[in-house]
Order: sequence, then C-alpha cells, then structure tokens
Amino acid sequence: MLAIEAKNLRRTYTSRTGFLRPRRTETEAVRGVTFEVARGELFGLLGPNGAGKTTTIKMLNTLLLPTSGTARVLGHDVASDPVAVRRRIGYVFGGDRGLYDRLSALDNLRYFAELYGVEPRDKKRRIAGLLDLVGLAGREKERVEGYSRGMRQRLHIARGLLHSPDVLFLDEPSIGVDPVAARDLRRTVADLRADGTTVLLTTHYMAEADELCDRIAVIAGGTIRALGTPDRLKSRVQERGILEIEAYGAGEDHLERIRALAGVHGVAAEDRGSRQAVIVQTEHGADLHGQVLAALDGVRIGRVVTREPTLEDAYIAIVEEADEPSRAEPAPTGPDHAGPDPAEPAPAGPAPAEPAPAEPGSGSDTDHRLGGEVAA
Ligand SMILES: Nc1ncnc2c1ncn2[C@@H]1O[C@H](COP(=O)(O)OP(=O)(O)OP(=O)(O)O)[C@@H](O)[C@H]1O
Repeated sequence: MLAIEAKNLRRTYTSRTGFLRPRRTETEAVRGVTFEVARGELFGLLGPNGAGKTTTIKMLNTLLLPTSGTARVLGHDVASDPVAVRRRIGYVFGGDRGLYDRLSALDNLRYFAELYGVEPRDKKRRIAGLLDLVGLAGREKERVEGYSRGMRQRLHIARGLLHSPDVLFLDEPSIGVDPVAARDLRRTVADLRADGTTVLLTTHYMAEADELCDRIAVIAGGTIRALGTPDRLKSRVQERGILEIEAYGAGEDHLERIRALAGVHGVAAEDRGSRQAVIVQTEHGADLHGQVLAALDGVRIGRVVTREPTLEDAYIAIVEEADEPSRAEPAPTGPDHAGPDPAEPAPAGPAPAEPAPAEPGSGSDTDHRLGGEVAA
C-alpha cells in the first residue's frame, strides 16, 4: 500500500478585498497535482515561494479540504476519513511556534504525549527514545527558551513523532537554522527514514534535498514541473555548462542581457552577503566568458569559475522553464516524471476546513502557513 497518493489535487482560495466595494479574489494555489509516495520513502517537495507546497501538504494532512481531486494517506481518504489519517501522521513546520518556552524539553514532550493520548506505560520509554533520536538526550531538563533554533527544531520533530506516526510531514524544518545545526537536523531526518518512517519534506535548500531525498517533485505555479530521483533531475542539466561569477551590484537589466545571449539557457543571481553569485547555464562546450562579462559591464567582478551542474542548477532550469512556457521542454513520460499540466480554471469547491490550532504561542491564525497540530 502506498503511503501517499495524490490525484489531480486542486485548491483555490477565495478572499474578499476592498471595504466599500468588496471584491472576491480567487487564487489557484494548487492546480492539479498528482504524485505517489511509497512507504518508507523520503520524498521532497521543492518549489519557489508561493508555488503551492504548503497548500499541498495541508490538503494531505487534513488541515485543508481539496477544492477537487483526491488524496489518500495509507489508504485513508483525506476528505472522507480525516480522523484515520490524523491518527497515522505527524506534522512539523519550521519556525518558532508550537513549544512552551518556559518548560523544559522533557516537560514539553510529557505534556504533548498526554495531549496526543500516548499510553502512560509507553510514555517514558517513548520520550527517552525520541530525545535520543533527535540528539537532545542530556539537555532535556533545560528550559526551551535557552535552546538554539536547531535544538528547537529537533524538539519539534520529537513532538511530531510522539504518537509514532507512519508518515511525517516536515515543512521547511531547517528554515533559519545555522549550517552546523542544519547538518544535525539532516542526520535526524535520515535516521527517521532508516527507522521506516515515510517523510514528506519541503525545503528551500537544494543540498539538503539532494542529500536526503529518494525522489523529488519540483512544484511551481501550483503544478508539478518535474519529478524523479535527484540524479534524474540533475541529468536534465548534465549537458550544460555552468559559469559562476562573483559580482557586486548586478541588477535585473544585467541578467536580462545575459539571458538574451545565444547559447545561454538560464541565469540566476543569489545574494551571498555583500556579494552575489551570478549563475549562468550555457550550452555544453560553449565559451561565453567574454560575452557574459561584457553583459555585466559596469559591475565589479570577483572570481569566475566553470563547474559541473548541481541539483540547484537543475531546479533553476526547471523553475525558469515553468516561468516561460514557450521554452518548456516536452513533458517527459514514465513513472518518475510529471510534465507541465494544463492550467484550466479550478472548479469551485467546498469551503476550507481549517481547524483552529490550539498551539502555544500561536497568536492569531491569519497566517495561512501556520497550521494546527494534527496528531491524534
Ligand atoms: N489562505 C490563503 N488565502 C489566499 N491565498 C493563499 C492562502 N494561502 C496561500 N495562498 C496563496 O496560494 C499560493 C500558494 O501558497 P503556498 O503557501 O501553498 O506556497 P508555498 O509553495 O508553500 O510557498 P512558500 O515557499 O513561500 O512557503 C500563493 O500564491 C499564496 O499567496
């Protein structure tokens, strides 16, 4: 039996804007998403901001009703059997909310264990095992307010696992976590998988996805643009050369000039402190150094290197193709691929069913990303 089965999932948000003349605005956040996750698999959902990742996760973990389409988790339908789904899943989202700062990690876990109905006779052993798994054993008596962001995140994961879920949703667990803590977090996630837990992970960090995920779906504009193993995704750009230029002050006009050069397949700029890395994907074997540097006329340039493509380059290429449908490659076929979907308007559907989260420090619930706890 599959852990997750999503078929043509769609979700449209309807919001009202304007006071005197209110208008209804519809946002098609997810526009026909189909994928399957096998039991024990670590599956990554990657995409730019606003791509529809959180909305997809929330439909799968029963916090939002799909506008149309179906989803099953361990065979249970998310819309018609949400209680059975909730019993089998855990949900951990990035950020600071969801823990009691004034309590120790141990007391937090004891409290949530009670809330989630963990059998009293199992509680002690379960908590000790989880503290061990997330690397907090020995620090469990300290108050959470003194914890680093990485430690909090690992405690969040322990909390999400208290009721021994078979499927864990991890929504950007490493957001705002420093590189050393992020490495520890990756180790924890890898251990979870080794224990047989199915994990659906969203992240903005490509290296993390590359290291951890068995398969990855790249989502943009509410549809899946590519799906496969990290190697398979990388093979999309294998035939390309990557030119990486350290720059200070390159603007969108410079990038446009590079984009317009014959033999250039994609351009992206990443801020790295005071400098930028301008990453240019070129046709394999094309020597575009001179032309690219000429297009950066007036910009201070540092090191220029050519290198092999990474998952990040594949990701940039996929997302850029999604932005420019006319340049999109033909949709690949086969079980490991999902091509661009036709963007038909989503039919109107049932109203959202977001349970009000009863989270410590949850504040107002106007932020759509901050879902409630779904553990049974
Ligand atoms: N409650 C809501 N009401 C109206 N629009 C919403 C709501 N929640 C999300 N959206 C919109 O739906 C789209 C998808 O949002 P979603 O949060 O699922 O994306 P995401 O891929 O998780 O983004 P991020 O990486 O920034 O978290 C965005 O355009 C977003 O503005």
